[in-house]
Amino acid sequence: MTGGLVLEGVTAGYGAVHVLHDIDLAVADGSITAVVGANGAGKTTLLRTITGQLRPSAGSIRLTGGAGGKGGTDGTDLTRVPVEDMVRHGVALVPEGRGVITELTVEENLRLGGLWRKDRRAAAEVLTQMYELFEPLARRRKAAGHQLSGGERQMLALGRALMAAPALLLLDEPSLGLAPKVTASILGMLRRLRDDTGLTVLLIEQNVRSALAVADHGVVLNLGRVVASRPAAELAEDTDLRHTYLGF
Ligand SMILES: Nc1ncnc2c1ncn2[C@@H]1O[C@H](COP(=O)(O)OP(=O)(O)OP(=O)(O)O)[C@@H](O)[C@H]1O
Repeated sequence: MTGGLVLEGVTAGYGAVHVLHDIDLAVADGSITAVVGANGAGKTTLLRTITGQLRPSAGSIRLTGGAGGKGGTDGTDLTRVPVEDMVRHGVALVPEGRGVITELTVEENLRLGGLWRKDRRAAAEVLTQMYELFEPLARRRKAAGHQLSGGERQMLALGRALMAAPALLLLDEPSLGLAPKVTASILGMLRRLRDDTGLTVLLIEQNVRSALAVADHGVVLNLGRVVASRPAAELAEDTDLRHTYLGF
């Protein structure tokens, strides 16, 4: 499971309104990159553009898988890939608000994530792995989505996305509405996944401190432009930049 990402000169928005301006961004294969910025900076728009929900009016978006990357990720041009085909290209999104189907059980939600896989046995193996990774889900496999806590729902959304064995995982605000301890545990899982499987992660977060603590690389967006792109630890220590763009 490998899949870096490169955006070059991406401009996108809604109709005639440009929200993202000439975005250059690289997510290294097997790394965690956090995109941070104030409300309205364009973070969600960026994810929508990468996942094909919005078409950029200029620029390109490419996957840069290493040798042996799955699903033909080597150099795949995502710019024109329709949103429903993203999963086949190894790209999975955990949307803001989690995307769990609340009427279905934990297990049904997870199985949905692996549905497109032709190899049933592989899907069953991944299901077992998900229960090993997310112990609370194993205990609640028969519970309906609406019976879960916020943290369990976020785990389920993450587990469901991972059922597709993505090369690149995109997360929109995984900490939203979660207690700090639960956030830390979810973000810790991303780190473990990166270490154990080489998963590439692009994380959009309001919770800047937590995001930069878990990420390898940090990108600051302001008014739809990249104003900083540096190792996450460096960004976290840059008080001027924090005061100017991140409000703390
Ligand atoms: N569907 C839409 N139609 C028109 N403009 C939109 C739409 N969605 C977002 N915008 C505008 O795009 C800009 C960026 O919004 P976006 O949601 O991408 O920012 P964000 O950084 O994710 O902020 P937040 O954390 O508040 O979601 C904002 O000015 C917003 O008003």
